[in-house]
Amino acid sequence: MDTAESDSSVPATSYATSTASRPSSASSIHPSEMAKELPSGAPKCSLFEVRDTATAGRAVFASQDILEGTLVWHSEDLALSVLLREYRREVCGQCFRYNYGRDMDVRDRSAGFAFCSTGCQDNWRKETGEVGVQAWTAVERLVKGRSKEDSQMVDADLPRPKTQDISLAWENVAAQAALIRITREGEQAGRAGDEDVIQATKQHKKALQKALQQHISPDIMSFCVSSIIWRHHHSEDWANVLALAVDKTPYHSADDLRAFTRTYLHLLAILPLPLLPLVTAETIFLLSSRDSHNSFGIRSLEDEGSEFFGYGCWPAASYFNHSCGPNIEKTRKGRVWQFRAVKNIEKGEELCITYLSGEERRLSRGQRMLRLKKNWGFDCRCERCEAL
Ligand SMILES: C[S@@+](CC[C@H](N)C(=O)[O-])C[C@H]1O[C@@H](n2cnc3c(N)ncnc32)[C@H](O)[C@@H]1O
Repeated sequence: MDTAESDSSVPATSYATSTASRPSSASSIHPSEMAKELPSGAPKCSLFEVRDTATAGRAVFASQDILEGTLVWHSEDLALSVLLREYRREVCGQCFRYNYGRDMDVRDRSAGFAFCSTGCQDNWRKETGEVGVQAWTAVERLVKGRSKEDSQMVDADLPRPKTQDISLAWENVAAQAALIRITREGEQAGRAGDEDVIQATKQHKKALQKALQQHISPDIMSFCVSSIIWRHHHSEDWANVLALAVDKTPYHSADDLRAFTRTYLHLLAILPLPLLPLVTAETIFLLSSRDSHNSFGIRSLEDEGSEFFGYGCWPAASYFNHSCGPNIEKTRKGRVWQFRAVKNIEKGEELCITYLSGEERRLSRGQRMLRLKKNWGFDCRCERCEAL
């Protein structure tokens, strides 16, 4: 996902070191590395292995010679996805097919998604589950009529909040969050006739009403809702997200951070009760910190991907590092990413994709470096950049 420059007091990305080390071509290995377990959710295949590098975290290396054209990996493990609101009517909510500016045939107005076919709609409902559909319906109800509120993109050149700014912002909403949670739990207890639960007072209800009157950020809400629903259905895979490279300062600006803390309160106020235990400041922060350096853009498949519909995180796909002269091409087929060798690769070589979109690939080295630093937070150490 796009990010701006990071807090200079902390490294842009931090990693849990992971696997056995070995000499490599693109990123050299620290000699003291010991064999370690593969991170949860990392890709496993006889063609390659994931291991640590000295300068670029974990990476994928060929464990045998690979011929040009070989399909080396495909990732179906979509953990969260955001379809930007402005594209919701013309991009299928399930397979991300684009209808070139025209509305999709199948609309689910109450949940706020459109689909290219009833088959895609059925699959979406099945994967989203009843509680998920209720969650999207609650969001749609809140957002309808207010959807222009955050349509402007954030200026990525604003200063990024530092770690202490982030902690303070979340602490500042903790008291209101607690009041809202009590109000919501009171609803549930009232229905069940449970007298042990704290009764919601006027003060509690006022905190909830106040949250609902705040400015809303529909795309940030989609990010949080999509990942909370996914975590609800796939609790066993949460470790796969936690194992990804971490950005400790994932917010683009103070406004962006505020939008997240406000969204937290909105979601506490409106999401179905079974999801509330997952609506925590910690979960939302952890998601942002993993999304930032790992999500891929969901773009149009034509025009070199010039239309940016949104983004998503496929944890296993996030172990491939970037190169400005990649030997692997990643292609999106619906909700799945395919990784194919675009040249013959020798055993021991690093398998790299490009994180740059079509036109960005033709930029000069300096411009590419700047783009990668701004959007992904790293100084590119690929062979092509290091050779100059
Ligand atoms: C999607 S992750 C790739 C896997 C990551 N290395 C890991 O250990 O999880 C992206 C992060 O990997 C690192 N990275 C990827 N390509 C790089 C490159 N060419 N030069 C330096 N760092 C790179 C950066 O820290 C970046 O934010």
